[in-house]
Amino acid sequence: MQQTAEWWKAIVESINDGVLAIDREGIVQTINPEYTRITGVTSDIIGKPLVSYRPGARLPQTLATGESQVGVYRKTHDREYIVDMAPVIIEGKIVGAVSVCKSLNEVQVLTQELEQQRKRVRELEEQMDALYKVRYVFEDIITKNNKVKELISVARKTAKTDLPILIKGESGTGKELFAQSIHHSSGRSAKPFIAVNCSSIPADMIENELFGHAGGAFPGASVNGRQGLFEMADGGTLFLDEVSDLSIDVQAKLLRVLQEGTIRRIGEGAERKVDVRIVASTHRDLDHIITKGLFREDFLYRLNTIALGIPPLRERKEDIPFITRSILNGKYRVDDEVKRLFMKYDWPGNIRELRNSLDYAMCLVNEREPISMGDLPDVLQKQHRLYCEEPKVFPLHAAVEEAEKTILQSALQSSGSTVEDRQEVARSLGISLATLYNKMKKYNMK
Ligand SMILES: Nc1ncnc2c1ncn2[C@@H]1O[C@H](COP(=O)(O)OP(=O)(O)OP(=O)(O)O)[C@@H](O)[C@H]1O
Repeated sequence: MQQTAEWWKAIVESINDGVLAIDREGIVQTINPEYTRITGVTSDIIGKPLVSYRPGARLPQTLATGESQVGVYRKTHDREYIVDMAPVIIEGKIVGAVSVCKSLNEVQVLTQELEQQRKRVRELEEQMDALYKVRYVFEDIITKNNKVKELISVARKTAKTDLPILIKGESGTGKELFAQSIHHSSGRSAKPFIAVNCSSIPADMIENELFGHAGGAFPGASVNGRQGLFEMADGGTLFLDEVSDLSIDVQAKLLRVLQEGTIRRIGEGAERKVDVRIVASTHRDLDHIITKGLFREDFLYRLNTIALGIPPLRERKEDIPFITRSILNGKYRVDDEVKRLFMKYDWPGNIRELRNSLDYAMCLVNEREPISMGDLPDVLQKQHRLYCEEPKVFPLHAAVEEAEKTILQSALQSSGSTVEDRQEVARSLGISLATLYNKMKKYNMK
């Protein structure tokens, strides 16, 4: 028996939570060092009535009622902790009560960890949802333009194959719309479609994102290792948006995946087989960046097996009324002046800009009224003043500025953002780099 009492004492002293127990008279029988650490109460209390030492204690209540109390918040001086209290019952009789406490700091740390894990689970759930959610199909691509119709026909046929596809076109022309439609009408539609924006993932993280890592591969790596997007997209399609922003190293690794059909997680020796169809997109002229040594020619050849070049909206203005009607969805209409402006404007942001402008206008306009010039974003209203109004006495400098702005926008749109890219733009515009930067600042361009 003596040995058993010592045994239990040793256990109570070694556990990580604070423990205090009273007998049926409310006399403190034991406390452990953790209890002292958390509450500041020392072992002097042993043998004394708990209430005389700690008048606010709630443990005697549990002793009297036999009811447990869970998660009770306590604060004495500057110490905060959470207490669970339970009766000690032997052969059906209450013979005492025990309180087990945890410092609030620890509880907070654990709660924060739990919250972080919950957040991660929510994110993963959202990602999983997004994986299978392909919003667009070919029927969503609205066009009356023969070139785009021809592209849709080629894309429909090639969707059935596993060949890589490269979709070229300015920002907002519908490259992702095509990529999703291709996935949807391929034999892979029941499997994931994963879109990766190569320009938004930092260069030192992209490999990890694409290929995953082995357990403990680098500081901060997960212990059990992590799948990359290739493995997550297995059986489906990986859409590499803005592929030209990948480093030469990563391009070499992707070329290997295209050739061998295998990937290697960071820090892992073995190759893993993956069955993923690659669809890539770019708004840049890849031949041009090959000459600058920023894109691998062999990778381009491989990607380029099927190339779809989507024309900008300004080259297929016949689509504007139809796309407009579809966006307005029968609830709104545009007046004649707006219609004329839409046909004259160059739409540097293409269909995305058209969609955003109409979304903006729909927020402002009364449903029964047609959308008029005053409902449009400023940039369009300015264009209207330039194009549509009779230039009776028109300030020439304003016209020059607008023209300059449009030309700059279009030149910057099809280039990258490095200093070399900017030098290239400056050269093609016949101005110095400093002048280019000054003008970008003046017009608030990035
Ligand atoms: N032919 C079309 N008919 C209807 N909507 C279109 C069409 N083309 C594009 N859109 C719409 O325009 C917007 C931009 O399309 P998307 O994101 O596919 O362009 P993107 O070329 O991939 O752009 P970015 O290069 O900036 O990623 C989307 O809202 C899309 O639904």
